[in-house]
Formats: sequence, structure tokens, C-alpha cells
Amino acid sequence: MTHPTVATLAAWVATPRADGTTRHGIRRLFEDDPARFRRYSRRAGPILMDFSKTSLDDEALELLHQIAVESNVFGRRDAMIRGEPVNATENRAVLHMALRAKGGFTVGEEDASAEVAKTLAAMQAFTANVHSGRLVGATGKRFTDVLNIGIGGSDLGPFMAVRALWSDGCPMRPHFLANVDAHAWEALRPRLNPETTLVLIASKTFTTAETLLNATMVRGWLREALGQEDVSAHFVALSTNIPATSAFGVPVGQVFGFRDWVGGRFSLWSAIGLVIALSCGWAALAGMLEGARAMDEHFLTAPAEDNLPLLLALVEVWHVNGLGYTARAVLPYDNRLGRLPAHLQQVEMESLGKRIHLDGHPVGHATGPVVFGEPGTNAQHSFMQLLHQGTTPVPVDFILIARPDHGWADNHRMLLANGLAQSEALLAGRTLEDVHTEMAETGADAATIERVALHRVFPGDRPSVTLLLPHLDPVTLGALVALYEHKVFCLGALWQVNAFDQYGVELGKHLAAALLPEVASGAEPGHHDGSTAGLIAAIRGAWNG
Ligand SMILES: O=P(O)(O)OC[C@H]1O[C@](O)(CO)[C@@H](O)[C@@H]1O
Repeated sequence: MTHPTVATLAAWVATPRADGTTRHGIRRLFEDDPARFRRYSRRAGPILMDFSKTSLDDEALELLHQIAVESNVFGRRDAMIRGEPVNATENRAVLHMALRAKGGFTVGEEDASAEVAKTLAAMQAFTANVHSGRLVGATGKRFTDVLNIGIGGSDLGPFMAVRALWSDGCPMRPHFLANVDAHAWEALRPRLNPETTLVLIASKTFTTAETLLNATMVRGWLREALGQEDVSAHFVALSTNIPATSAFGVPVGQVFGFRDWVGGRFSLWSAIGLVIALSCGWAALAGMLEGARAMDEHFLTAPAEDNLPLLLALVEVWHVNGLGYTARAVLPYDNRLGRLPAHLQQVEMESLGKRIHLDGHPVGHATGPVVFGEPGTNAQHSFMQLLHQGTTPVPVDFILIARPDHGWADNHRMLLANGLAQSEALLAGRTLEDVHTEMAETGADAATIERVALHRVFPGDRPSVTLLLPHLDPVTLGALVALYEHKVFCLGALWQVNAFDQYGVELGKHLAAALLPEVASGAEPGHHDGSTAGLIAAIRGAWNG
């Protein structure tokens, strides 16, 4: 019998095993195999990945590995590191791994590694000059605050890292301005001293409308506050579009470039990461690069059965294509990882929210799920209800950090206990019989038990993966982020979609540009659907009082 593909996996999953059991159950797998945790967990460097709380068994895992072989996941990986244009629609190489490698990467004739080393050295020297006060603002004062203006990959990755690694005592105070909504700027402005604020304009293309408008607005603020036209000492640009940075007036020595083989959502390792070095110190960025490099090594050398990114991707295929689950939650049990779900949303959804096969035809299977998340324990007090008792299971990634960086041991114990309890509750559930017994023991009368008991049942058998890090620091964070990046690469290969373009963001940008004059001025509205036309009229009405 030919084995199933990604497209026919669901039919295979729906067929019971030879012994009549279904392929959804997880509890039963633990009953049958007390060593399941040992057999279904792996380590890569500091990261322990436990995927025993999924319904994968040996047969299913072997099948998924066969699909990976037929999808040529590792062959595609090797083409990627050779600098081939694996981003086929844009005809670009994909080499964010070169940003953290010690050397050896080329793209065509270009020595990518030499370029990376040069930029890193320039960034390090610049960081040292800012921290030492050799570089100062227009009025001669030292920079104390750094404001990163950027959006999407030019905001989310660096913001996530700074939130994870910054603490009092770090060299500079970090701030981020992404949204074109000036309420964000209004909230930020009172906290900034124009004399001591260094502004990074982070934009791969240097054409992103929101970023350019915000940068122009902030430059106007600086000019007015400092009473002078030339405020260029306060500006740094991080971009692939060097001519546009000059046109904006950023001094050449304050421009840090990178190449188009760095995708926006993978760019925090490039010049886009400068805010990490400025605010948290050079060692923070260097440590992240080191951790990511170690995960790259693992991805490139570990055999398929021990390869964490591939295994994480295979678990996702199992859930999305085998079991039909269309969402996944990421729950870091560490408040410092509060922006990790947002970063992963872009890394995963912008990469895998695709419907056209690499061969140019529509794919015949589901692709990227909705990704969402919040730090635990906060998540438990909001959307976890649906995960425990809703009609469709939502797989969870639990991210636990064993050792905290504070002395409040009771809090950390409670945090970890909660993380473990959530994954245990999703797996174990609670039966009607248990509910009856417990309610009777607590003195409930028969009528109350009858009325409420079913509402208190947890179906259980709901999957989760746990990633356990010994400690949160630049190295472990770098490894964690790189793990997810490589998982996305594997999924692109498994689903046979281009994980590196993002045409889906363009139509909205185009329409917004067309709508701009109609919303903001009295220009005659163009042709729109009835809803949009009605809303334009209502906005105009409200605006005009
Ligand atoms: O860095 P840029 O060119 O300003 O782009 C910002 C973001 O916009 C996008 O192109 C999507 O609109 C992302 O892919 C990117 O990270």
C-alpha cells in the first residue's frame, strides 16, 4: 500500500489502527508506554523538547519522516545554505543563517560572510562610541535613550529580544514606535528627551509608508525641540536601500546595511538588531547570535529523528493536516517573553499563510495555522477556557524556563506549577465520573450535580509540546528563536509553498494608498464596494463634526 501524503494524511488518521483504537488519543499512549516521555523528547543544546503529549506514535512518526524525505526537506535546506534562490518567486537566496555564522556563506559571486563580518564590526564600534559618549547628540549631550522606528520584522524581532533581555542597569533605555497611529507616539513622547534620544530608522526597503511617516514626524519633533534644522546626529538607518537613507539625510557613517537575502521577519540578526546591542549591550546581541548559530549547527547536522526543527514541523503537519487543527497557541511561562508570540505570528503566519504550491497550482491541503499567544499565567485567565473545553482542540507550545533571574522562588514555583498543570490538564481532562464524585464529596445535592456535571467535564487528549530552557539569557533566546525559524523552513518544504515571500500584504497597502486622499481630504470618493463607501461617508461625517 502506498503511504499517505500531506494531502491524504487526514484520511489515514481517520482509519482506526489494527487493534481498533483511534489515532486521536494521547492518554492511552501513556498507559501503554510508561517510557513515552523518554522516547518522545529530544534535546538540542540548552533546549529540551517534549512532544510526548501529542497523539504521535511510532507508526505515525515514521510516516511523517517518510513525507519529509519525499518533500526533500534536507535537500532544500542544503540548497538554502548554498545560497541558491530558494525564495523562487522573488528569485532570492535565503541566508539569515549567514548573519550568525563564523564564515563560509556566498551568494553568487558575493562573499556574504565577509559582508556580515564587516557590518557587525561597524555596528559594534558604533555601539561602543555611543555608550562611551564619543558620539553625542546635536547639543553635545550623551545619548541615554534609543528609539527604534520600524514595523513588522523591523520591530517585532528586536522588540521581542529587548523585552526578554533588557533590565535596569543596561546601557540605554529602549523604545519602539511601529504603528502609524500617532496615539502611540503621543504616549511615548513625554518619556523622551530630544537632546539625548538616538533614533534608529529600521526598514529593509526604506519605502514602508508607516515607518517613513513616523520617522519624518519624529525628525520634525527633534528639529522643533532642539531649535535647529540639522538633527542628523540623532539618526541612524538600518536598511538594504542605501540611496533612500541618504535621501532622508542620514549620515553615511550612521547607515548599517544588509542584503535582500535577509527576509524582513528573519532580520533581527542583521543591522536591524542594532537596538538590542545599544539598549542591552553588545554581549546581548553577540550571545543571541551564538545561540542561533548553535541551533543552526544542530539543524544542519542532527539526523532527522533527533532534529528539533524538523520534529517540531512534523508535529505541526500531524496537527494541521492529520487532525485538522487550524490554530496553535504559544504560551511562554516567562513574562519577559511577552512579545515572543507576536514575533512568531509574523515569522510563521507571514511565511506559511500561503495557498499556492511551488509548482504554481493551488495546494490541495491546509497550510499555516493561526498562531496566537500570551504569557502564562495571564493566558489561563482569558482564552484557556476554549482550549480546555471548546469544540476544536488547539495545540499548544508551552515554553518553560527552569531558573528565574529574581529571588522570588515562591512566584517562580507557582509559575512553573501552572505551566505544567495546564499541559497536564489538557492531556488528562476530567471525566463525568470524576466530576460526580468530586461534587458529591463537596456536598452538592443530586439535582445540582445533574444540572452542572457535564459543564465541568474536560475531554482531555488535547495536545501540547513543551520547550524547556534551563535559563533565559541571550544564548538560549537565540537558540529558541532560530528553532522556530528552521521549523518554518521545514514546513515550507513539507507543504511545498514558498515560505519567504509575502505578496499577501500588498493589496491592502495599495488600496490604502488609493484611499488616503479620500479619507483625509475632501477628494471625491472613488469606486468602492457599498460597505467601504458607506464607511468613508460615516468617517467624513464624524470628522466634520
Ligand atoms: O522593513 P520594511 O521594509 O520597512 O518592512 C517591514 C515589514 O513589512 C512587510 O513587508 C509586510 O508589510 C514585512 O515583511 C516586513 O517585515
